[in-house]
Amino acid sequence: MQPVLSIAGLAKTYKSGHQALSGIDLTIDKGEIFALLGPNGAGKTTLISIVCGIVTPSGGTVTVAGHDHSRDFRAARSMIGLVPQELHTDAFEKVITTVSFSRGLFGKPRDPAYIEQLLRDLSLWDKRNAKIMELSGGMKRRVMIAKALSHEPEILFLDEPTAGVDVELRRDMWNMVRGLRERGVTIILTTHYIEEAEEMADRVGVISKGRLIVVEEKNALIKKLGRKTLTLNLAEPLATVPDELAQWNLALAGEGHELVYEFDSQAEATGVPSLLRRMSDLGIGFKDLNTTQSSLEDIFVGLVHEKREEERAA
Ligand SMILES: Nc1ncnc2c1ncn2[C@@H]1O[C@H](COP(=O)(O)OP(=O)(O)OP(=O)(O)O)[C@@H](O)[C@H]1O
Repeated sequence: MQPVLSIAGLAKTYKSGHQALSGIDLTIDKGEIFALLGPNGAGKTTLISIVCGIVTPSGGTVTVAGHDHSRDFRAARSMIGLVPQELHTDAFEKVITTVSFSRGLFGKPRDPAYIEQLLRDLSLWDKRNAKIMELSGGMKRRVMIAKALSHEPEILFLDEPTAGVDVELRRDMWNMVRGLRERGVTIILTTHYIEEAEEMADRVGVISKGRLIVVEEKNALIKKLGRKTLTLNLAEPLATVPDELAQWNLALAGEGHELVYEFDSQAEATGVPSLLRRMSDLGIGFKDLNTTQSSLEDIFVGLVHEKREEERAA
């Protein structure tokens, strides 16, 4: 598949001397939803800002739908819509005017039918003649999205799209993102809400201290790095884990009522059947059992922590 965005060797050192990005290589395919995860200050906004032409890179290349970003910036930029973290719109302007104006900025001919559909899709049509300052925070955010989509971009960047929005608007945003993808728009979002990446993304990139430490299909990442936890609710509580079960590295929880076993679900031998057999031999019965798979959040926290430990050791 033809990549819609290719980033190679991208680096950014700010004037302050702070190296915000280094050696970023990333290829995004048309129509995918890509989530960029990273702790505060990891470099997510810097990366987006470079691709959108707001920040100048110190090195590397960016190609948008075949257009070299530095040689053919106008063409590259017209393929991109950006919904920034902060809301800044002209308070006195009417919704429909500001959205139509944004389209004009990219040199696109007027298209009232498209603008109407866009405002309808974002539940803004009834408010088209309201001034921005008369809107609620959630509506203002929808206006930012409408502006970003006004010139029919191929790639939409959403920088923390659901920070501080209510549950309903978050659901609406997710539905809107899925709808856009169905129309072939590529979506790149940054988020602190791991559940958002878990629910929405096809692929996930984890950025830590300016480096992309993982880029992986979301499901593969969960499968590859995910661990499972087996919890056995014991028939009789135990005071300690019996020595005979030492090889499974078990933990006791729930005041001795639960025996907890963490295992690698991808391993050839998970150790679960042998554990259950051994318990049966020892006469340790259980009433119930359940397994849970580690979430993207556990994986993310683990990855960032590992990276920090590595750096400390180096
Ligand atoms: N204009 C600037 N001048 C100097 N340093 C900057 C500038 N903008 C950002 N930085 C620094 O670059 C690093 C990356 O910042 P960036 O905003 O890209 O992070 P982020 O991953 O988007 O963080 P957050 O999740 O908090 O939004 C931070 O250490 C930040 O202080």
